[in-house]
Amino acid sequence: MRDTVAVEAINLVKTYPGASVRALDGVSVAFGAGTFNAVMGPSGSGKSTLLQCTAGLDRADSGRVLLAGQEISRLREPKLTEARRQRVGFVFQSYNLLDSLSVWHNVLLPQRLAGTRPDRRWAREVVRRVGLAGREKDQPSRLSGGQRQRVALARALAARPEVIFADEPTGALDLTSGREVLGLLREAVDDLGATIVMVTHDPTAAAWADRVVFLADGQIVTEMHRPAVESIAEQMTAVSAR
Ligand SMILES: Nc1ncnc2c1ncn2[C@@H]1O[C@H](COP(=O)(O)OP(=O)(O)OP(=O)(O)O)[C@@H](O)[C@H]1O
Repeated sequence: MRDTVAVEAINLVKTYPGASVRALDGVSVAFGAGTFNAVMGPSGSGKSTLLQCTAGLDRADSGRVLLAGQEISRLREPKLTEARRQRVGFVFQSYNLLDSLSVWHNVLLPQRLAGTRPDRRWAREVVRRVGLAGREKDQPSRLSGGQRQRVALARALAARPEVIFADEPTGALDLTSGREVLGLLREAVDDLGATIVMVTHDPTAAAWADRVVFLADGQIVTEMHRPAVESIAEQMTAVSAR
C-alpha cells in the first residue's frame, strides 16, 4: 500500500522583496501521514520560509502546496485561513497562548475560530495525555515554560489537524522540559497518528524524528532516516560548510 502523504511541497520558489537570493530555490518534499519529520539547515537556509509556505501562512512565488491532496497554494483569502484553521496545527517556540484565557479555552480556541464544534471529550483526552489534567482552569501565566508548550501541543492536537508544524518547539525550554515536549511529540505520532513537521537547530531534538531533511541555500541537499544524534550533528557541520 502506498503511504499517504499529509502535506507536499512541489517546486517551491520564493524570493523576499528586495532580497538578492532565493529563500526557497525549487523545494519539493512530501511528508507522510503519521510521521515525525525534522527540517534542519544553517541559519538563513530557508527552514522557516518552507514551514510558513507549506503551512499556508505565507505564499511562495511559484510552486504548489498540497494539504492532504488539496492544493492550498491556489486558495485565496478567506478560504486559505479557513483551510489552515481547520486542517493545520501549530506549535511555536514562543507558545503563542492567550493569557486572558484559561488552559482549557486556549486548547479549544482554534476550533472556535474555525467555527467547528469542539470535540470536548477528545480535548479532555489530549489535555490528559500531555499531563495537564487538573490544570484546565489555570491561566497560562501560572504555568512553567514546559507546561505552556504542552498546552500548545494539546491545542494543536485537539483539532485533529492533517499536520502539526512545530517551529523550534524546544528553543525556549530547559533540557528536561524540552525532552518531555519531544517525547510528547513522538507519542502524538506513535499513539495518536499525528503528522509533525518540526524546524529545529538542535540535533538532539531532530533525533526524535523519523526523518530529517536538510536545507542549504533554499534547496534540500540531503535527508536521513531515523538518524542518531551524532550523525545529524556531522551532517549539519557538512551542510554548514558548503
Ligand atoms: N521577511 C523577510 N524579508 C527579507 N528576507 C527574508 C525575510 N525572511 C527571511 N528572509 C531571508 O530568506 C532567507 C531564508 O530565511 P529563513 O528565515 O527561511 O531561514 P532559516 O533557515 O529559517 O533561518 P534561521 O535558522 O536563522 O531561522 C534568508 O536569506 C533570509 O535572510
